[in-house]
Amino acid sequence: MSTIRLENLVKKFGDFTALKTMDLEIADGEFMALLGPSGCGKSTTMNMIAGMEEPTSGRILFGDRNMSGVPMGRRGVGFVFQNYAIFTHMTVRQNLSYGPRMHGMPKAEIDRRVGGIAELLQLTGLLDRRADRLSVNILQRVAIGRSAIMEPVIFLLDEPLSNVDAAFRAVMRTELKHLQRQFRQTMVYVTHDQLEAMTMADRIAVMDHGVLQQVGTPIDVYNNPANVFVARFIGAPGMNLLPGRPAESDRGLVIDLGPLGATAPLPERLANALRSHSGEILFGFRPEQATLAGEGRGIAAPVTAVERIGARTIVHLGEGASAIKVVLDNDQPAVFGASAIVTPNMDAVRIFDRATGQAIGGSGNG
Ligand SMILES: Nc1ncnc2c1ncn2[C@@H]1O[C@H](COP(=O)(O)OP(=O)(O)OP(=O)(O)O)[C@@H](O)[C@H]1O
Repeated sequence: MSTIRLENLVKKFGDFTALKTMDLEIADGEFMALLGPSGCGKSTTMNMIAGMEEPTSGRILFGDRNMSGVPMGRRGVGFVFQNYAIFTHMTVRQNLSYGPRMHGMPKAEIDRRVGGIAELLQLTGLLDRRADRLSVNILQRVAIGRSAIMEPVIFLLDEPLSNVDAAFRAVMRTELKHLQRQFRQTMVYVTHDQLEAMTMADRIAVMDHGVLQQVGTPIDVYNNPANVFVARFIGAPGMNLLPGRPAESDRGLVIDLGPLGATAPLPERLANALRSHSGEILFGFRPEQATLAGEGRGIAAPVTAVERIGARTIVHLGEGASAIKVVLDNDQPAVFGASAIVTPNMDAVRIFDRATGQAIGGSGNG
């Protein structure tokens, strides 16, 4: 069984706590991304799973085997780092076949595996090229192939695409997903790039400051962020979060956003949760889940900038704590006057406690 279970995992470096009590279960064959900003503890977590670092406390289990004290080489994991580790004086074929040769695999099996992995990673035509003549992109592909060829049941990748160029990264995202589907490995993938996590992972563990913030499917962390950190970190741009206070109106409970005006009535589920909540709140909505109009009723804010990015336009409105971004498809009629009315899709809005940052009203789509 190649499930991975982290139980009360803690890592301290001297007085500094890099990881605070992490509990996480990764299913057999699952692609789990560890996502978060630099320094949040992703690599530290990964290094403990790999056996490169010992936890300060807590346990790591593969299936029901406790990994405490089991050295890296005996854990049966494949590991690919940001900086590719390959032998530059060898050919691609020699690099790929290195692990199988060291394990004394029969030649026919080595040839079969080299052929298969080379095809999967589009290295077939390069097998007899020396590694020192290849680009960084190709070298990272070889490094992934070198690990994958051992067909580890647990495959750990720490920012494997951060040194390759953007176009190649897009290709590799698809290839890595194919690779994982083919071998059905349990894959743990460290990244600070939400696009990588969102496009490849079955589930994402979002981390910040050594604390696991939320675990969920990509669509779940996008739609139902557990807190303000996840709401801002996931999405490009992140969720709009506007300070406000609940107010009863003749149409139901709305959020009074001060100088920006008031929202439309909240869906019943959120309204009920808010009626039993005290304290200040943040009103959240995704930039993609709102429309703009030149006039009407709703949230009114001055347009401060318009950014055209390919097929989309990001309209910036207001400033400071009341800054709003709205993403429009370029074929949507956009009103870029001195001010505009923002109408969020009220079925998709979220409310957070301003003091704790936690979502109010739980998850759900309405
Ligand atoms: N060996 C170490 N000694 C002291 N502090 C460390 C050590 N390794 C990591 N840290 C600290 O622990 C924190 C978490 O580091 P970690 O490398 O896990 O973060 P990360 O999320 O992977 O970020 P990055 O993408 O920048 O590597 C950082 O503040 C880092 O400086």
